[in-house]
Amino acid sequence: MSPAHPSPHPVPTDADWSAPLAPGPLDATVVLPGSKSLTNRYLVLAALASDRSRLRSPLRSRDTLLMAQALRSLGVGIDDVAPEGEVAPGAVADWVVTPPEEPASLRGDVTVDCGLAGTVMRFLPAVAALADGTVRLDGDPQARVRPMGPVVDALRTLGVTIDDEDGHLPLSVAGRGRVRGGAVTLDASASSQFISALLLAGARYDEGVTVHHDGEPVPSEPHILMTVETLRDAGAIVDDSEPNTWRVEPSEINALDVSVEPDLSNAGPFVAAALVAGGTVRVPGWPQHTTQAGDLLREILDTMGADVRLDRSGLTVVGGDELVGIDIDLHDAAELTPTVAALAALASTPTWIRGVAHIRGHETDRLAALTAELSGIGSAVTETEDGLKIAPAALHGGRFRSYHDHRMATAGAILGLRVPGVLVEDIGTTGKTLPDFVGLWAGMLEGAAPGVPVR
Ligand SMILES: O=C(O)C1=C[C@@H](OP(=O)(O)O)[C@@H](O)[C@H](O)C1
Ligand SMILES: C=C(OP(=O)(O)O)C(=O)O
Repeated sequence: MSPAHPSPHPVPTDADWSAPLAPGPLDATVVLPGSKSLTNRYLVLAALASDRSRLRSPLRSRDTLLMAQALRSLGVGIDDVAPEGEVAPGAVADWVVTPPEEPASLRGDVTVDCGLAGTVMRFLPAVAALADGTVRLDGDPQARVRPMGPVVDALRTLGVTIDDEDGHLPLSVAGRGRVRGGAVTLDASASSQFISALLLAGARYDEGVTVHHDGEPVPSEPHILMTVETLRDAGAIVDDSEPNTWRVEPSEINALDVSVEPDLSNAGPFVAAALVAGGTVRVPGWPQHTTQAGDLLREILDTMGADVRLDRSGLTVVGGDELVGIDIDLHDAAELTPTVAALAALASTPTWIRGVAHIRGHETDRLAALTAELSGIGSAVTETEDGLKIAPAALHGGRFRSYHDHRMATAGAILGLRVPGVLVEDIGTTGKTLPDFVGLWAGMLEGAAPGVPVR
């Protein structure tokens, strides 16, 4: 899809969602579903574990349902079970995950749909290599351009036979029931998920795995730490003491009994809304300690003018008198870029987002998409080699295209809180990681104080 903006005066279509203006300062408590990144790691580890696992409050969204479906087709049992004890508001059924008797008995001769999920397309080939037979992977048209080459080549070095299309989906993994494993060097500067994939499955490889990164700095490092911590929680022995090198010893993976934290990156648009509309947004269950990259939002919102408080009840964000710009390297938390860019377009001082060149390989080329859509509604945005510069400007309504990217769609929702006439194309794309975004957004606005002007 070309990022050039077609018209500043769009005719609404059925596919457009008229982003609601904030009726006044907010007073909302938003219960967010579980983390995509944690849910998909737990699913993979549970599938490779030596016994039955229980995932409490898992995320059920397109990305995690695709992961569950892929694992089911490999012969893993994943069943809904009612949560135990007192049921909290917004609670979902637990997932009980029953692995095959031996990982070597993961079924082959199946086809897996990765959708547009980076976690599925990168993590699954490393798991599929343990299956008994061929596993074919494909996904949405946009998935076919997301980088895969380094993880595919690394798996080959570790003894796996893969037939691929020039480093992209679709590909076929010739599972042989076991993988030799060993040491591999790869360039993971396009995605931390290449490393996470090898580590998550590596404990089940005969020699374990030693992964060495050689190249520009690895992005989204907290996600690698998340991988390491979830592996250690499952009893794996992981050495990450040397920079750019990770070693997972061959071992069994213990069954899990885990509660999935709320998705902090998905909390982004909601807590950002407090800065845009004023008032208060609370997110219960925000963890005190976490490996989620979205935790950086606390610092970002504080710098941009909010009052941010974390205590045992969760996170409380109160909009300040002014929304100001930020100069920030988002290399470690690149998935926050669309949310920060939307806030920046509404800020009274300039913003510079740096260090996120690799998000051109996310769901869409996010730097091009944000530049096109923000400038289409009047923002003074400049695309740089590795980020965006956004200066204050008067914004106007218009169609905000989402490019099948959930975070583009939610960026449009943030802008629409203050800019009349923002039409977000394909709001349903938010279902990639967040079921019922529209309902949650409307619920957040219900508590707003009508008649009090939004700055
Ligand atoms: O491992 C994960 O769960 C993720 C890693 C990151 O990917 P990149 O390293 O490609 O940015 C992040 O942006 C993505 O949303 C989720
Ligand atoms: C980059 C993202 O997703 P994926 O897991 O598909 O890479 C994201 O959610 O912002």
